[in-house]
Amino acid sequence: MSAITLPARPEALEFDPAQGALIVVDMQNAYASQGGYLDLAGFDVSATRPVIEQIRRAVTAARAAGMPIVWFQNGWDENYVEAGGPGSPNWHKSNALKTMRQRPELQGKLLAKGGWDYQLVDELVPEPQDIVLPKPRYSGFFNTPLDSILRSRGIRHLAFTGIATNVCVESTLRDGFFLEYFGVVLEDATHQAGPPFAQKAALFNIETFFGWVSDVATFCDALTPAAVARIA
Ligand SMILES: C/C(=C/NC(N)=O)C(=O)O
Repeated sequence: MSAITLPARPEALEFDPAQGALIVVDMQNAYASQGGYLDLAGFDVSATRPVIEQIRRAVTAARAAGMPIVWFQNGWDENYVEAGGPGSPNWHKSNALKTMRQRPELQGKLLAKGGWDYQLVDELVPEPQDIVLPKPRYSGFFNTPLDSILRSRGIRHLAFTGIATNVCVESTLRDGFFLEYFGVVLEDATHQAGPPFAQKAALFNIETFFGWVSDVATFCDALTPAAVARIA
């Protein structure tokens, strides 16, 4: 397959879609649904529905172009052993764990494997050839096989979607930068945890220091020649 050009800020990226991956970060009920963890912890999730639709479009375009798709699910075992105890900064900083300490009736519900909160939203369904990875911390590179999975396929370019832009998306893209991956965020397929300035700041950091920023329509258009070549 041949290279495509993806227009992006601050400059376009060129890569073979087979040596890129679409990364879908934590599109779980916890982050994208009313009644999920972020909502219960007091973050505004009212504008996450359009993000789901944009991710669906990006996934469809990536599949058609032969670009691998990696789905992350953030969370821990139902007893929260993987979350770490008071000796872990995660125990102190995770708003899910803090919310459950404040509201013990939620214990075992937020981000616990096997529960509704942990599940991907109904609208987004991985296919058998996709890669689905659980992750225990904000970065998708930490304590997961992501790096070796990507390296073994010669993948160097990562297009990021998902929630939250300023937490797990940015953490994973930054770690990828240090590991020599080219990371581009599709901005309209992401949403922040916190006020709108958090989205702006994350995108500023990424565009200026760690990677590139594009959008779903541009991504789909750029992949069209690769998709056409696959059916020709
Ligand atoms: C706040 C938060 C964000 N997660 C994410 N998927 O970006 C969390 O997990 O507590």
